[in-house]
Amino acid sequence: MKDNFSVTSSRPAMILAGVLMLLMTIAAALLLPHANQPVISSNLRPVMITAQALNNSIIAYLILLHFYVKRRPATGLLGTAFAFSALMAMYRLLILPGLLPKPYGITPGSHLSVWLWFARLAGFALLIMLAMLCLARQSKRPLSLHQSGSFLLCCLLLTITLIWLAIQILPPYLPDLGRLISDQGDYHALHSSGLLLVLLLCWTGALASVLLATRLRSAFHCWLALCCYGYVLYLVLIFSSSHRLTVGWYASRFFEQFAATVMLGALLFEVFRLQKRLQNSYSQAYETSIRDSLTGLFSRRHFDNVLDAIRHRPPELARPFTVLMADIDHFKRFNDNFGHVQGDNCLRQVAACITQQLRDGDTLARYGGEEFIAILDGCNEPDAMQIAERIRSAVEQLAIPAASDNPAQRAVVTVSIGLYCQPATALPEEHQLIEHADRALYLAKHRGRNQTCLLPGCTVPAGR
Ligand SMILES: Nc1nc2c(ncn2[C@@H]2O[C@H](COP(=O)(O)OP(=O)(O)OP(=O)(O)O)[C@@H](O)[C@H]2O)c(=O)[nH]1
Repeated sequence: MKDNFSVTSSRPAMILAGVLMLLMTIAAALLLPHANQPVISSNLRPVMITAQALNNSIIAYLILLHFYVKRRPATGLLGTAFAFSALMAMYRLLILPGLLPKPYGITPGSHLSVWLWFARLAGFALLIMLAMLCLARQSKRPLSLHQSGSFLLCCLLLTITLIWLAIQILPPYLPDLGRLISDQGDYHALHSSGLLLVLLLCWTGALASVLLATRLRSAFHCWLALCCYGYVLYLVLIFSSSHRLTVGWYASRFFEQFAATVMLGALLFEVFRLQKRLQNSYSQAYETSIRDSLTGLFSRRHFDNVLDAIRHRPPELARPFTVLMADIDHFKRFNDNFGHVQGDNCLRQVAACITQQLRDGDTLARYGGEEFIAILDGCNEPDAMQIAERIRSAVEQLAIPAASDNPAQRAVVTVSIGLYCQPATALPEEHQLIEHADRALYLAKHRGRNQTCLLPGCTVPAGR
């Protein structure tokens, strides 16, 4: 019973929705005694229906976009419910008196006007119930791309059929509903007709279905339940107001708009959360792509990028830098004696040790195998020698036991280091920089290992 909104934690939303629900109930209870008091104001009906049409269209659009991404049938049906409500509201807007030339405009309280109002609300609630039924029964696997296209087409056909039935087919067969609201906007006959009760049952059913199917597991479901509750209050207030343009009548419209606004807010919040998750995933993927999985150091690709950036910085920012290459001595022997798992541990320890000896602005990467490379930016020859010696001696002091040719001698893991210091000017090609450092490393190995060598040939043997 998972749909695409379930990833959002529901707890804070549940608390906020609960508080809002309480406030809504208190507001409705405070309004009820004044529900029949007339309000002297112009008729805001066109504005309200416009807001209804726009709000519900945007909600339907956002939910259907969600369906397009996650392909969950319940989401598709929920989007259909809001699309149906929006389209019905748009139709009502079109046929408001005065907007289109007679005889198209329908007067408030006429047979068609009452019927369209009823059909929109009942159809909307029933479609939400259908969506919740689908949510309770849908499989964990999302629809395939092809299936989701067909499903969306079915939803579209369902919406068109319902609207066509409501607008064209059913009205002539229905008893005259125009008598339920008098020309003066008296609602007494409507109250006793049972229509309001049917709507109240539909929306209580919609609310119950949301609660049962979702158990308010996600924030979005909390807001959907609150939206249904807003419609229930809307109907309660209509029940309590005896005339159009009374406090109850206006308050009921407010609750209807509020319900839609809550949904809109919830969906926009979902978009924000998705964007945040996308950003986090991107950051994670980027971090993984530039890191070596064994040591956590930067990858060689990232090192190349940093070196490239240093080589191409503007002349006014140019300064000397050093390329440092460090290689664990006799690592093959270490692996052969202690095994690859111990070898990996050794690599991790040496990597961490070298990192500790470097400054924040330096870039250290695993160049491959048991070889490390670093750029010491702004570092001249004396500083580079000092840092390299610090690294060499720190690794030695880790005292990781190493295999030795002479069993009587206690050997520890050591590193050889090659340095190439580049002045701020006359930058060679990138591969040449690395080749120079590699040559220095080769010299360090050749001269007995566990030492630092700086091109063009200055060597600091171990212990100095
Ligand atoms: N455990 C482990 N071993 C690795 C890894 N990558 C490379 N190696 C091993 O590192 C060893 C490198 O050996 P060589 O290139 O011969 O160098 P060396 O034995 O260190 O000798 P010198 O560099 O000349 O001191 C090989 O045995 C590789 O299998 C790794 O990720 N984990």
